[in-house]
Amino acid sequence: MYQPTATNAAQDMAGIITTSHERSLAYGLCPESHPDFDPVGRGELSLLIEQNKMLHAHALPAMETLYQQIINTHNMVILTDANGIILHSLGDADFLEKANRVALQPGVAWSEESKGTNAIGTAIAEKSAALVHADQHYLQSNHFLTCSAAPITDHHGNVVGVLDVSGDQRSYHKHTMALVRMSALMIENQLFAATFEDAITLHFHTRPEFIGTLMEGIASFTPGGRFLSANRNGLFQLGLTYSALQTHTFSSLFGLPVSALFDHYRTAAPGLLNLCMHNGVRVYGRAQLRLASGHFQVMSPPSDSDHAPRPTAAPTALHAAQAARKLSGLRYLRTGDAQLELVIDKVTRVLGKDIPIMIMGETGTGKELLAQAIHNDSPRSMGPFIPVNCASIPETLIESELFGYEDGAFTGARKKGAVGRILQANGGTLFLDEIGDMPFSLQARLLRVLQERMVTPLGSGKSIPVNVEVICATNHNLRERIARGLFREDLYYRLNGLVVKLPPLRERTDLETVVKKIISIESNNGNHTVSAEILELFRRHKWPGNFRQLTNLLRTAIVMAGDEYEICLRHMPDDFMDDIATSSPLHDAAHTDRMLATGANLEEVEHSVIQKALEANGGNVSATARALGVSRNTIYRKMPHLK
Ligand SMILES: Nc1ncnc2c1ncn2[C@@H]1O[C@H](COP(=O)(O)OP(=O)(O)OP(=O)(O)O)[C@@H](O)[C@H]1O
Repeated sequence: MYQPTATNAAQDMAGIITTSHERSLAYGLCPESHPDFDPVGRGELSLLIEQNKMLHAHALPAMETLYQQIINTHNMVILTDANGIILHSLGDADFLEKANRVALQPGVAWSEESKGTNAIGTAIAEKSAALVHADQHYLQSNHFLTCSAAPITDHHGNVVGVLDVSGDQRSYHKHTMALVRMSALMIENQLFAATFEDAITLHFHTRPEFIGTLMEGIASFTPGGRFLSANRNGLFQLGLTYSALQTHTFSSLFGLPVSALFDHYRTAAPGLLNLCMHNGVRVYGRAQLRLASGHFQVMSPPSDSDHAPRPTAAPTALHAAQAARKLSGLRYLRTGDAQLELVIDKVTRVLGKDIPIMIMGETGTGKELLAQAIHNDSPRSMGPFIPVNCASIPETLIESELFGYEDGAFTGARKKGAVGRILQANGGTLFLDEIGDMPFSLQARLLRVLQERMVTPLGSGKSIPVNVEVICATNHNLRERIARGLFREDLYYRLNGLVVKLPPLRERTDLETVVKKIISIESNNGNHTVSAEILELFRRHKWPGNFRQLTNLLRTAIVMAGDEYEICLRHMPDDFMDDIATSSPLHDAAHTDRMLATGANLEEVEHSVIQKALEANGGNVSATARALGVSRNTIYRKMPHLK
């Protein structure tokens, strides 16, 4: 990129001034004239401020900071709208009086059309920073001024306002222009960060230490990965224009599917991302998954989030490191299913009330996701969320894993000992998944921790106070396990303050919305849809793996569909089609037996089964053939009336 040197910049500015003077002449202005200095009326000014609310809100703190840098230098800091009308000004009292004489006051227009060459108007006309000093001003009445202005652009690159420092020309300081540029960039970045709700924002730079500074590139994407916008430095680093970027996705620019981001932030301590841009340049990145509530969430962005990201009213930029804690809030689990709504209503009532929650549900119904959402919405959300899967940790290790151990507590223990999961969850939430698989011998110990709120690591005589909220989950019938002597009744009653049951996917009435959500997460361009035929198959499927199965299936189907937007039967993996076929009416042995018992012959049984399958598939022969695992020809042969 062209990097201006001091000499180049001065030459460029001289050229800009000459062109601006020509424009001023063309506007019919006369250097000796005193054009209209009257501000717009109060009502109109209030309206302008209201219309530029976001700009105003984000600019004021930056203006204050800038003013602190130039205080007592006979200067003032000015913010204008896109037409050069002053919205707000801050200044030294002695200069203000003088400035008011040339109408550097709110409500006055400083466009080139009204004031000729001046830093504000010229910055707007040139869409670049402008320094206009003394007699470079077109109007003689402004020759006592020195003004440095930088345009503020929005996420489309349109000028939405100007930041300016104007003062007595004798107070000129060569660093003022740089300060104004930096402040304008700061305002732009804040506006940018606040522009999109329900979006992924990537902060990136070739050098890790530049992330979080004014130099970072920022790019926003829909949750499905479609490019939304980039800030000035983002465009520069990507080396592409806004219009060229419109066809891009997160994966075409950074070489990774969006799902990889989600995976990254699911890890316990996600570091900076290491990404390779489309032009081969490696950059470091930090992603924010920013949603309407200001919370991060991963699994279920609103279904229409790919279409119209809404401007936000109250910006909250959360650091990406919090993403791991803020995986999802309860409101994002609401997708319209009545059973689930009830569950969410119940858990919402006990949030922060220190009531242990037990989540029941088949595998993959989202028990962990619900636990995470409860944590995220609870007053402990800034504390850790520590999941422990009691079924996946070998019985011999679960004790040390949970309670931790002291230096050299047992053979193979790490030298410095280890903090157990319970202590790691201190101040936050401990999620005990598959609690039914907790070894019986440890159940009493866990109960003691929950009652006494103290942990004693293995090999240590010292008890450490601990403050954790416990959520547990199980897909076992715990009462039955109690009856079989596998689960302690006292622990059961200690854990089941509120018991909720997540419905399996086959019982959910919001399958279509759920499918759309998963697609918006899994598909890079977010444009895939499923055919009505597939949706019908999904509705009839038993989903033994629930969300886990559906997510994997859609992930594969999206890849198979490639550039085709509609996912249909030919994109479905074979094993899924096999499952469908084996659960089809042809395999409904009871139905077949019933018919045979009534004396029906094989041909009649076949006919009846095909008829049932046709009905279930809305009369679609191809779907029926697939469902029954036979060819279309077979169907036509056996049902000649369909030909
Ligand atoms: N509402 C949902 N929307 C989209 N994906 C979901 C939803 N609920 C769960 N999932 C996804 O399904 C998978 C399984 O979810 P989760 O681990 O929360 O289920 P679980 O009931 O705890 O499973 P298990 O009993 O096997 O531990 C995860 O990848 C999760 O992100």
